[in-house]
Amino acid sequence: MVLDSDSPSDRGSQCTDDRKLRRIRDPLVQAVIVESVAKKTETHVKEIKRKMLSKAEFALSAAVLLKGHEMQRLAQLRKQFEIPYQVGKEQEQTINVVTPFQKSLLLGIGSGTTVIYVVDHLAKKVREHGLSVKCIPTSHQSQQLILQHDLPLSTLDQYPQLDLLIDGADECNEDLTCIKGGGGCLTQEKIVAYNSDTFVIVADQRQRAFIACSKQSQYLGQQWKGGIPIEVIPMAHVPIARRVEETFGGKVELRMAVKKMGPILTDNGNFILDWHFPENTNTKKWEDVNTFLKMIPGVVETGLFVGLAKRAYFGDSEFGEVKQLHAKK
Ligand SMILES: O=C[C@H](O)[C@H](O)[C@H](O)COP(=O)(O)O
Repeated sequence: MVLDSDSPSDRGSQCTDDRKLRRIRDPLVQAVIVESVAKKTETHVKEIKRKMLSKAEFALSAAVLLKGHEMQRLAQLRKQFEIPYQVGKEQEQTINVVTPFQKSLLLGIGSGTTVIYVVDHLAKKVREHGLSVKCIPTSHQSQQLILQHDLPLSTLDQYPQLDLLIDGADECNEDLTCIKGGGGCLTQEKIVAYNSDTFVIVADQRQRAFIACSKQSQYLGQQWKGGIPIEVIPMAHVPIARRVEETFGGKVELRMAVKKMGPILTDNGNFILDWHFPENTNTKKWEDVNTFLKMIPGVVETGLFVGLAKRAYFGDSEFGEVKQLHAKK
């Protein structure tokens, strides 16, 4: 089932964005997006189910003799965790009934783990329906994805204005202001977002153990604890970190590599600072904060995406639904 937020302000913004959003409404493109989110959600559900079942099985089999009611409980648990999985499957079948997309599409391909599902579904649709696309990557990762799926790779040099960018996000509030760059890709992502008629976010609902941890938040920092990534020229990282802490407070950390000594390097050979902003940062003023950060010499780009996304799709593993939100003006 696809839920569509329908508040009056949503309907208003939908009208003003009507022209730009015409392409995204195309059922085939929409199906690619929704299927991708559903698929990732389904993968999460499977993983949770596996963890929960193995916990339950371990706990129950630890008893020397399994009593009848324990066996029953195990059977119940199995059934319970099968349900969201099946709902996800049905939903996928429903949205598979789509009409072919005839026109060509200039498509930005975002980065991250959710986008892997998008490219996978897109490649299938391109083959099934002969969809004509040109794909512009936002990172080394997405370029590899495009090549692996044999999709036509292009550049902003050839197509400086795109129809659509589909990309993930680390967190997204109700205005569709989001934090990106958790995976180290943000500069190319923002360039492509800025030069796309429509930017659509695809996000799953993250789960940590038994606690739901959604990427859809009321305010930034509510769910995502990784801070705001800032890509910087290496020689400037210390003064930039000091300036940010002095101005806004919080803590700035140089992001360190995992399988390399020292800091990580972005696709552009720069460092990343993660700014753990204070909880009282004025959440109404993210645009001003972004502008301030961008004016510090040495800052290449920030992971704050304000006023860029038009729509977001969130997979909800609990109910096996994909929820759709429109940007509010
Ligand atoms: O640096 C990475 C990008 O901004 C990703 O789009 C973002 O981190 C979300 O990634 P994922 O879909 O893996 O949660």
